[in-house]
Amino acid sequence: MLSLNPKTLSPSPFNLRSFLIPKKPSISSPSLCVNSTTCCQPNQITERGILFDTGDTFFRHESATGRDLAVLSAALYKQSKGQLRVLDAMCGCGIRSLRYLVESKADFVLANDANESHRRVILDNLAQVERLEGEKKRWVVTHCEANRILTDCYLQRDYFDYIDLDSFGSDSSFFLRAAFSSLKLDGLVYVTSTDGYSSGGHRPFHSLSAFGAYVRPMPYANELGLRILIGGAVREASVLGYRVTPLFSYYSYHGPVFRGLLRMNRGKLPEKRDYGFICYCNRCGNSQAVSWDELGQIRCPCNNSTKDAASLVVSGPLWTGPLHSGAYIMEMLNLAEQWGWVGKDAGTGLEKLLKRMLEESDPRLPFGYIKLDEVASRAQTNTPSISTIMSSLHKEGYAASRSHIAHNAIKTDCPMAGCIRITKKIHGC
Ligand SMILES: C[S@@+](CC[C@H](N)C(=O)[O-])C[C@H]1O[C@@H](n2cnc3c(N)ncnc32)[C@H](O)[C@@H]1O
Repeated sequence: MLSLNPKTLSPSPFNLRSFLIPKKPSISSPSLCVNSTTCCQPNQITERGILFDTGDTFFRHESATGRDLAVLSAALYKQSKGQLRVLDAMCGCGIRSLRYLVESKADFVLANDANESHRRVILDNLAQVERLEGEKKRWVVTHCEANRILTDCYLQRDYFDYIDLDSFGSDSSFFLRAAFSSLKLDGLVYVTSTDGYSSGGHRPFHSLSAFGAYVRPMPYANELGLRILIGGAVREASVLGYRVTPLFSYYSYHGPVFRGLLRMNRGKLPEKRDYGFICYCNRCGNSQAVSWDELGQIRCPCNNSTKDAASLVVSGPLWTGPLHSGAYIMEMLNLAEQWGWVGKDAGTGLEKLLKRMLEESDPRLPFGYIKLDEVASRAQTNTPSISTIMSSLHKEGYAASRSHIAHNAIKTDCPMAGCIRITKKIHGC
C-alpha cells in the first residue's frame, strides 16, 4: 500500500498554466444530490446527478462527455475483472475520482493533482462518498507532480487497473512511460491532449518531440491529432516491451481535446499496417498509408512525374490502425443504455457519439475523412447533403460512414475521383 506524505511532495514548478486560473469562491461541504438540480448553490455543479464543487480548480463543463466515456469504460473494467484501482493523476477538483468511486464502483482511487491549493475542494468532494455510502474510505488524495506519483507507485509495486492522464497541451506524452510502468497488464490508460497546433501541422518539430511524429497540414487534421496521440503512446509502450491498442478515440471541438482509451498488454511493436506514415496528395485529394520501407518510393498514382512531387504531403510515423474497437463500443452502448444514459429521453449527445464511433469502426473504412466542401470544390458544384452522398456511395457498393470528428465529412473507401463523379451526378452535371 502507498505511504506518501503529500506535505513532503510538493508540486514541481513545471506546468505553471494550471496555477494561473482565476479564483472563484469555494464552498465548505457539498453533498451528493441524485437526479436533482434544485438544491444546488450557485457555485456548485451537478454532473449526471452528482453534486460537487469546482472551487478554484480548472474545470470545464464541456469535458462532461469525456468524463462519461471514462466512467463507462472504468465500470466495464470493474464488471469484467471484478476489481478496479484507479489513479486519477491530474484530478483538478476531483470530479472524475468522485465519479469513478460512485458510478464505476472503483475499489480504490488515488486522486492526485500537483496543485496543493486544490486539496480542500478535492477532500470535500470525495468525502461525500462515505457520507452517502457509509463505507470505509476508498480513496487517497496526493499533490505530487504526475511522473513522481506514477514512479513512486511503480517503485512500490503498487499497480493500477486504470490510469487517467487529463493533462494540458501535449504534456501527456511526458507521463506515458511512467503510466505504463505502473499499470497492470491488460489495464487501461485514458490519455488526453489539447494540442491542436501539432495536429494542424503548424509546428512539426514540436509534434516530433512530443509525439514522435512529424506532422504537416492535412485536411483531416483532427483525426491526425488522435493518431499522433495514440502513435506516441504506442512508441512509449514499445520501449518498455508493451503493446497498446485503442479501445476508443474521441475528439471534441471544445478545446480542442483529443482523448484515447488504450489497453496495455505485453507484446512487440504493432502490426506494420497499424503504425506508419500517411500521405495526402494535394493534387488529387487521395491519401495512402505507407510503411517506413515504402517511404523512399512513394508517388501518388495520379502523377508519375517527379516535377509535381511537391503535391504529396507526408506525416508520421503515427497510428494508422483502427481508432475504435467496434465490440468495445457496443459494450459501452449497452452499459449506457442500462444506466439510462442513452435511449428515449436521455437528452444527451452520448448516444449519437457512440453510434457514430460504432459506424467508424467498420474495418473496410480507411483512415482519414473527406470533407464534403473539398469534394464540392473539386467537383465545382454545391456541397452535397451528407445523407445523399452516403446513400449514393452505398448504392455503388462502397463503405461510407459519418465521422464523429467532423460533421461535414464522410469516411469512405471510395477514392476522391469517385466522390467527385457521384457529387456531379447528384447535381445533374
Ligand atoms: C485539465 S485539468 C484536470 C481536470 C479534471 N481531470 C476534470 O475532469 O475536471 C489538469 C490538472 O492537472 C494539474 N496538473 C498540471 N500539471 C501537472 C503535473 N505535472 N502533475 C500533476 N498535476 C498537474 C493541474 O493543476 C490541473 O488541475
